[in-house]
Amino acid sequence: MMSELPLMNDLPRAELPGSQTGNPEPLILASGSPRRAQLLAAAGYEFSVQPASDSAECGICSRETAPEMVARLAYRKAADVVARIDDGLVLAADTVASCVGSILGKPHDRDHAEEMLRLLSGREHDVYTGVCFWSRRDEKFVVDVVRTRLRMAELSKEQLHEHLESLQWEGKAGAFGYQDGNDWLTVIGNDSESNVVGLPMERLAELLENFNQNAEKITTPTTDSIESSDSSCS
Ligand SMILES: Cc1cn([C@H]2C[C@H](O)[C@@H](COP(=O)(O)OP(=O)(O)OP(=O)(O)O)O2)c(=O)[nH]c1=O
Repeated sequence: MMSELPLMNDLPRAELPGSQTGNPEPLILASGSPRRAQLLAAAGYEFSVQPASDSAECGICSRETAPEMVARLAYRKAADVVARIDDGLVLAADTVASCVGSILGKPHDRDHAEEMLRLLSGREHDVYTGVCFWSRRDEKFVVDVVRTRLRMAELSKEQLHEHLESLQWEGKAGAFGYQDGNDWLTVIGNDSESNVVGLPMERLAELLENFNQNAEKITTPTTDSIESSDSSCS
């Protein structure tokens, strides 16, 4: 269970912008990911949940890198929810794994999960999470991307079979859940563990603390502001 993992302890929390004047915007998590809600709640944030529509998460662009992609999708998910609310600080995120040039999102089915795990097995790889905070009240947003480097031990036939049978790969980028406590998966160095699970909690606190200084004003209120320049994007 995720709540038993060390990554759920001592998660940093920052005050929301506007707290100093007693008038913070309500925090809205633009995500249907139970992991993201668990992380935010464990850190002590109060928030409501309004997942972005599926159409916000569209398109893999052939020349887009993993960090570019997660930044674009986090922005699109935030924009999708912002369009439906009158007030609120929206938080959206997108997570992918990246290994030897391949970007790994959520597997479509068991075969796809197996393909991803065979690629990752015995290799170091990166998990990128893009995050976007968007203030509806101020029409300002900030986007950032955090990378965590991991190593997956070489999986035996039995380990691969057991993991696929467990269905723990479902809905998880790269077909694994770091929070599921598999001893064949380790974070390298001091990189963020919560980032792997869907939210870089340390960076979120920094982004909130500096939101007023760093956030950019929305000039064109569309989902296109952080689109890739690649014309093959869908
Ligand atoms: C790598 C990894 C990913 N994940 C999850 C986090 C995300 O839920 C998911 C990546 O998919 P995302 O598209 O980032 O998120 P989502 O579709 O689950 O939710 P939403 O778009 O509504 O925010 O993979 C884990 O839970 N553990 C892991 O170790």
